[in-house]
Amino acid sequence: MYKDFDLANLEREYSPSSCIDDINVYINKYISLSKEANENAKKNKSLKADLSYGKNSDELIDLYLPTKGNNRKLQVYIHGGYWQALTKAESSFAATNFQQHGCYFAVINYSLAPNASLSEIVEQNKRAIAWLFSNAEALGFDASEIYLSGSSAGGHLAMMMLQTLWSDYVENSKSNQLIKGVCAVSGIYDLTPIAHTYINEPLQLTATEIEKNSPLNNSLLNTCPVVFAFGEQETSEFKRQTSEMLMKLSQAGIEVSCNEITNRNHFDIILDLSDPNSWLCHQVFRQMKLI
Ligand SMILES: N[C@@H](CC(=O)c1ccccc1NC=O)C(=O)O
Repeated sequence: MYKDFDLANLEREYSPSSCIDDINVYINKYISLSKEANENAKKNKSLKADLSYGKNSDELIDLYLPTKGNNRKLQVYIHGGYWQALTKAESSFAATNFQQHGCYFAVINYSLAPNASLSEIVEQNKRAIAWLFSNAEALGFDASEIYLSGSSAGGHLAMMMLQTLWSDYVENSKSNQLIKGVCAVSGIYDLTPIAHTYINEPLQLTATEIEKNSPLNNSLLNTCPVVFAFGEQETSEFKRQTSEMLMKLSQAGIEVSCNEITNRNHFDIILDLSDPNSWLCHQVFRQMKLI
């Protein structure tokens, strides 16, 4: 087992739903807000849907185009769901906000466990970012203005992107600083504890996979500023995971900020990206030099 936890406690700590009444309330919000953003974008022709970044039919990106001005900057969102739930269809809730602030907004779709292993999922996301970088000019944004955000498992995947040697994925990367900023919300950065829990059933993580895919174990090759956040209403393990990653990056001299958001849980905290007045959105806009 892990540290002093018994199985029941460890599983509760790694079940974000243990801090709230009904997970469906929040999943339904993801669904309705994402549908609204998607339908609006279709109506005003500001959506390039289902852009394919690979051979697998899951390897798709929805790209939302700026609707008010155009600063040629791109925010990429990687959804959460323990690498086994959710898709791009529930993950475009913040698109309209970014579009209205002159930005491009991309939502990455990737395969889910058990259809794909965690290592394959990480590879897909790397190829998705590389595809966006390589096609920036044709798509309309600046290849040197790519930013990332992610929630939960998406926070983990965003951090994995900073441990990428981009020359393995793109032809013309002059430096490895392909991503210019990251917003990682309620992520898991050490996979060791979840390997003991029910979460690992579809994942079947091996020891090598845990080591390789735990951002806390490996050094960053893409050293951009990182904004961290977690909700007040989250378990102590989720809070500790972020604190440890924050410490590691700050010791490595990386520009970091972190906030525990009052009155937010694991699921509604990320909805703050759709609210231009929230702390989280302010941090991201500041990172993108919009404010
Ligand atoms: N068994 C997990 C479920 C979970 O984390 C989850 C389920 C559906 C969609 C997203 C999820 N998690 C993170 O975004 C829990 O108890 O919270």
